[in-house]
Amino acid sequence: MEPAPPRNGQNGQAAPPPRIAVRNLDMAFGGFVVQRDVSFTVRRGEIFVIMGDSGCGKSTMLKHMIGLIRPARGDVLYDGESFWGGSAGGDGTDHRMAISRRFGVLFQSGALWSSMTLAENVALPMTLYTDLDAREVAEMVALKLALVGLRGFEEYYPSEISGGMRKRAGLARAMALDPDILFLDEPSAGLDPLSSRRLDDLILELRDNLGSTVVIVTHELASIFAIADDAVFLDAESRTAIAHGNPRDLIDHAESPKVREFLHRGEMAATPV
Ligand SMILES: Nc1ncnc2c1ncn2[C@@H]1O[C@H](COP(=O)(O)OP(=O)(O)OP(=O)(O)O)[C@@H](O)[C@H]1O
Repeated sequence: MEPAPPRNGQNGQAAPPPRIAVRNLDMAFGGFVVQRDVSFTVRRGEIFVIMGDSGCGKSTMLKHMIGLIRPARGDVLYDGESFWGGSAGGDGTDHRMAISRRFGVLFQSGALWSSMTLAENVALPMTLYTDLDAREVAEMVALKLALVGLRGFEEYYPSEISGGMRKRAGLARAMALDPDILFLDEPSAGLDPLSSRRLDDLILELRDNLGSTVVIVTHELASIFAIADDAVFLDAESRTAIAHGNPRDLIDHAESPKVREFLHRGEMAATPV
């Protein structure tokens, strides 16, 4: 007999596929294997953190998820649809382009174009990828900058604002095309604790107000506990994922002592010797 499809238990309908499913992913640069056989899922509307020690492959994972690096093995599925394997003809570039149109990305450097004002930076993806006219673009830009608390800074250049403001402007640009998945690589790197907390609050607000799904690479404990609904821990030593769950549960209940230590390290740093 065929197994019954999964049910959500509420109205008897089959549960929808996860927003993102990473399946048996091997990541390698030539013969150098960064991670192998990594699988995890991200539900719609959640904030999902990719965590782990420096060099374990967090940024590389993000690049596989957004289409910049092809997996050595495995796949990433969006709403059940294969990203790397599921193209009808061609090399799949068009298929991946179509899926990735729904992504907004803030890279680690957060690089804004230094010769452009904040408004021009946020406008760029709109002029490249939409049919909006100049007035509509200006309206949308003002809206996006207001959303990240930068109303009135349209004509400023990146060099004229603080690091925290630059990150927020980068976030506004990542949201220019109303993505439904935001990928953020170390968004609070280089920020002081207060700016970092403001950025966390902003990410929570955007998720709550816009319903975006957010995937974040970070090793900042404060951020992890403040915003993560779910997380995966990539281990540099065994080169695979060794924990998957809410960091608030993992801190005391992760099977691996390494994961528990990683999540407890803030307390250890605060303990007098
Ligand atoms: N383009 C590349 N070519 C070869 N090796 C690479 C490349 N990019 C990254 N690596 C290697 O892959 C491993 C994972 O790098 P990655 O930047 O993904 O780690 P990370 O967990 O994001 O680190 P960090 O927290 O320090 O930013 C590292 O050993 C790195 O040197």
